[in-house]
Amino acid sequence: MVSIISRTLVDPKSIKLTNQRKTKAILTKGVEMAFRSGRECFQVLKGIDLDVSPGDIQLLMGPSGSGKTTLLSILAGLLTPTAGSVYLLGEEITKMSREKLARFRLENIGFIFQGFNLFPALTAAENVELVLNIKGIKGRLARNQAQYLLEQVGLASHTNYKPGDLSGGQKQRVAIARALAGNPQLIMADEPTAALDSRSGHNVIELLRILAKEEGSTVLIVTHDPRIIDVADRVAYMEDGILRQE
Ligand SMILES: Nc1ncnc2c1ncn2[C@@H]1O[C@H](COP(=O)(O)OP(=O)(O)OP(=O)(O)O)[C@@H](O)[C@H]1O
Repeated sequence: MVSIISRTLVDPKSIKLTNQRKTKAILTKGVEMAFRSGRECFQVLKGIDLDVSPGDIQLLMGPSGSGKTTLLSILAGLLTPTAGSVYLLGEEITKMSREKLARFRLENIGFIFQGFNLFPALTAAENVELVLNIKGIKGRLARNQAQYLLEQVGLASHTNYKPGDLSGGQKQRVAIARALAGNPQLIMADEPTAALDSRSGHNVIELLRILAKEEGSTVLIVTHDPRIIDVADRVAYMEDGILRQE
């Protein structure tokens, strides 16, 4: 009797959320972000609901200042939203401790940021190896994997170059090789083609497509680049902190 009553009391919304959590690579519910500046409070994200299926390429587009990078930073666990929940691969990152979140990010997310964030004193290969080392892959295995990843992005002949000796496009490709180190299930990229000439941009787009469609990674890209729309499964538009999913 008790079990029948408790079953009938289960909220259908919570059943739907549990099912979505299991099947979506990225899921957000009512995400809000407000920044305070002196006495003023800017509501940058106004209740974002987004869901991305595994293996999909999801674009996030919209005008400058609309909140795309802020949302990406929240999805990547780098910013904590002022309200709402974020689930990645079925786990609620907005409830994780700092340590657990750091480990989760390391194991599951590859980031491609604007500005590359490469270590200037290390070669291209060492930049990639460093990430592999942090993920527990060391020695010859790390060296071989770094070499392989740099070959994949077309930089086989530049593995010993330092970032200062590489072009913008080549640096971006090192950043991508590094983001792919250790085969993360989620790849999050902020304007991955912005600094690239048309050919390098095309190569980067093709690489992201292969990762999603052949390796099964889920790829979330913030972009203004209309060429990426051709490879996207879904496009979401942000305007004034409100998201519209096509
Ligand atoms: N740390 C912060 N403190 C205060 N305001 C912020 C902060 N970060 C972002 N903002 C504000 O939030 C708004 C959205 O910024 P965001 O960088 O997310 O936009 P965006 O859509 O990515 O823009 P762009 O396409 O130019 O990169 C902007 O008005 C920005 O000034």
